[in-house]
Amino acid sequence: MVAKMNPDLKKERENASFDPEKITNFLYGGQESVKRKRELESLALNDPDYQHEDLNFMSREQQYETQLKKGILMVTKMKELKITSAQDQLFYTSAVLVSDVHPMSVHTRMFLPTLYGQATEQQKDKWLKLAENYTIIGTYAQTEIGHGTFVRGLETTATYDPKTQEFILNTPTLSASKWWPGGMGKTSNYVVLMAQLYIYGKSYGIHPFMLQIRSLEDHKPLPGVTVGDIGPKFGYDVMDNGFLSLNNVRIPRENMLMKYSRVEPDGTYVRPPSTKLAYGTMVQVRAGIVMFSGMNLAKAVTIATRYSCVRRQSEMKPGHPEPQVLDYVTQQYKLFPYLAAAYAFWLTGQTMMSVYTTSSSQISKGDISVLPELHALSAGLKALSSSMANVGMEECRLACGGHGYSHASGLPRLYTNATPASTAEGEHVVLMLQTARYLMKSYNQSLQGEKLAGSVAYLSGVQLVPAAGRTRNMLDLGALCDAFRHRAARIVGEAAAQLRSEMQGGKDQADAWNASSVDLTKAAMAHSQYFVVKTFAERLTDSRLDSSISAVLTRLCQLHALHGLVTNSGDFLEDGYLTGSDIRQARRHINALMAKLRPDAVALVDAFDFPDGILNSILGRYDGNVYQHLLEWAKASPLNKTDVHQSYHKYLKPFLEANRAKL
Ligand SMILES: CCCCCCCCCCCCCCCCCC(=O)SCCNC(=O)CCNC(=O)[C@H](O)C(C)(C)COP(=O)(O)OP(=O)(O)OC[C@H]1O[C@@H](n2cnc3c(N)ncnc32)[C@H](O)[C@@H]1OP(=O)(O)O
Ligand SMILES: Cc1cc2nc3c(=O)[nH]c(=O)nc-3n(C[C@H](O)[C@H](O)[C@H](O)COP(=O)(O)OP(=O)(O)OC[C@H]3O[C@@H](n4cnc5c(N)ncnc54)[C@H](O)[C@@H]3O)c2cc1C
Repeated sequence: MVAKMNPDLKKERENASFDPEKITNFLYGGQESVKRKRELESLALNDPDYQHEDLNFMSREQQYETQLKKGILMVTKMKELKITSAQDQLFYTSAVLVSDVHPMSVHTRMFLPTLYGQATEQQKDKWLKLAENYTIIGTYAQTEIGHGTFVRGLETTATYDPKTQEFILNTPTLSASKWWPGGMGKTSNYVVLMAQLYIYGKSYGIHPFMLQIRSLEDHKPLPGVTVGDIGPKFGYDVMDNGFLSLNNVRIPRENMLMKYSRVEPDGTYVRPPSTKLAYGTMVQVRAGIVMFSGMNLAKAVTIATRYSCVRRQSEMKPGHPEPQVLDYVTQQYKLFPYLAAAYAFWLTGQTMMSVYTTSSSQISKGDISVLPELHALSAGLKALSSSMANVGMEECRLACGGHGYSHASGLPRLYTNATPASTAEGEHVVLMLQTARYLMKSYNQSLQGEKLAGSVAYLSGVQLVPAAGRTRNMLDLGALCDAFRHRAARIVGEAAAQLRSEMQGGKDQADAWNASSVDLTKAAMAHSQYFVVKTFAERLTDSRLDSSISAVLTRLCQLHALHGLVTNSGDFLEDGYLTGSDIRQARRHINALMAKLRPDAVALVDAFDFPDGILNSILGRYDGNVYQHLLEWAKASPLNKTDVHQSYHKYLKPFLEANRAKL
């Protein structure tokens, strides 16, 4: 029997100004792609082999086991079903895994990409097939208990022994123990080990090495290897993040991944074109995190928006029926800016991935000139998108009131699994400072008359003329992009001036950098925000965009820009570029835009096209039948298996009886 749709949600859908399918096609790159996505999703969601008890009702060990089984089934079935393209795999795996990962995820996301990116053809012949086949399962072992951010400071050593043509691997101190790699605790039998290369006592910096850590016969740690799980975390329960220490473990010379740098049998070191090529896998994942953050935010906003149309609370007018909570303008102000941000990061994520693809093909042809721009852009956007998603997902949870706190909402699990994206693959501030470093360099080049290209082109010959008194239409996307560009250029210029003045005041470069670092991160943030606003606006100029959806997408883009402008209003006012009256106008526009977006809110989240199985949220159900399913879900809790829990007999009964006896 098909369940009836909640009448409020039904009405929302009937009243929308556009057909959400058109936006779905825009977001996923066309009708064919959407069709394929739905086929793959339904294949996964209807497969009885993937059904299991709710992970929220399981212990961590059970969760690990369940997701491992599921991950193994998933990779086996993808092979059988010939699901091979990256896009198809993403559609299928998203439906199998929902908002979780599986213990071999780092194998797919980092171990394999490191082999593709860092191994020679000969090494690929040796390992790729084994890794693609899951004959060997690997992870990316870089972070140590004492150092994660400071990659150059890692302590694990790979010392070349020319006599045997082997590397001797050691974690010489407690702080050198590898710590965090996903899937290392219990699952992997191989790692890519990032270690300091030593030849004849001389250090050559961080390099990747293939290391077998467990027996392929009985999975026991190999001699010299101590390995295990690091214990429960804030989330990511299904993942066995691990520790690893090494004591004089020998590997053959051929196990150093030598696409870019080499050690010859006699110990001669051949330098790479850039030492930063060894960081390539991190750059790839950072680029992917922009889209990942947009999607997670989209999921959270879908849940909170649908629920806000089903939920009725309080009286807006005395004696009137309780309104849908989404009719409260404060609720719209909680959700709509993140709805707009989800679209912004979704589209920017696509642009970031295409920049990544183009740049990496140039790099593989030997042109490394694109590396600095790629690194700076992916670092800043990764940091901005993940932090925005964190704040947005939490706001969505709060917007769902008490039910948002229940695992039934899907929001706690979504949040705790997605929030590492702010820390892992480079901590937020650290990455912003990397972008700032590129901005300072580019800005100084522009002062010397050099013409800049790419994301920093706007720093060339920028005219920081205060434009107060000018009448502006604060809804004009061109004017909004100009405002963000001006703000970014000004803050970059001021951070550069601050840095200079610290140095002129007697500080050396490092101290001056540290003293200016709050302004520098602000510059990187302003630069990244400008890039997102500009990208969103540019995507709307696509001539293939149907006019019925370009109106509503333009409203979202305006809201995204205006909300960023109002929440950072000081930045725009500080040099008089905008006036108090502009900001007041912006605030009024936000209210008007929210009122216009209100009837389209459900259609806008429907357009993300997350089936219920992927949202995994009772509050976000497509049919809106929330209360009935909340009750059913609660009844399934293991604590409700019996009316009287065994602990009553063990603890509560004697306690009550003892108290009664004292009366
Ligand atoms: C495909 C789809 C994917 C989908 C993705 C979905 C993902 C889901 C994610 C969910 C989250 C869960 C995570 C699970 C996996 C986590 C794995 C990890 O964390 S693994 C562990 C992750 N760990 C981390 O992320 C560690 C973070 N730390 C680091 O990356 C580095 O230590 C550093 C970058 C901070 C500094 O590096 P250092 O060597 O000290 O460099 P200096 O500062 O001295 O600067 C010198 C020069 O180098 C330049 N440059 C630097 N980097 C690059 C680059 N990559 N390139 C080019 N250039 C670069 C720099 O600009 C400067 O240039 P210049 O000014 O001289 O011209
Ligand atoms: C869920 C999860 C999965 C992970 N998976 C893996 C994996 O598979 N493989 C792997 O190798 N690693 C993995 N990591 C480790 C991760 O990459 C690191 O934790 C991350 O890079 C941050 O480094 P850190 O822990 O050393 O933080 P720290 O650098 O110690 O950060 C602590 C504080 O110091 C500040 N700080 C540090 N350096 C600077 C600086 N230069 N300037 C200003 N402030 C600074 C930071 O801003 C932060 O506030 C994972 C981590 C998590 C949480």
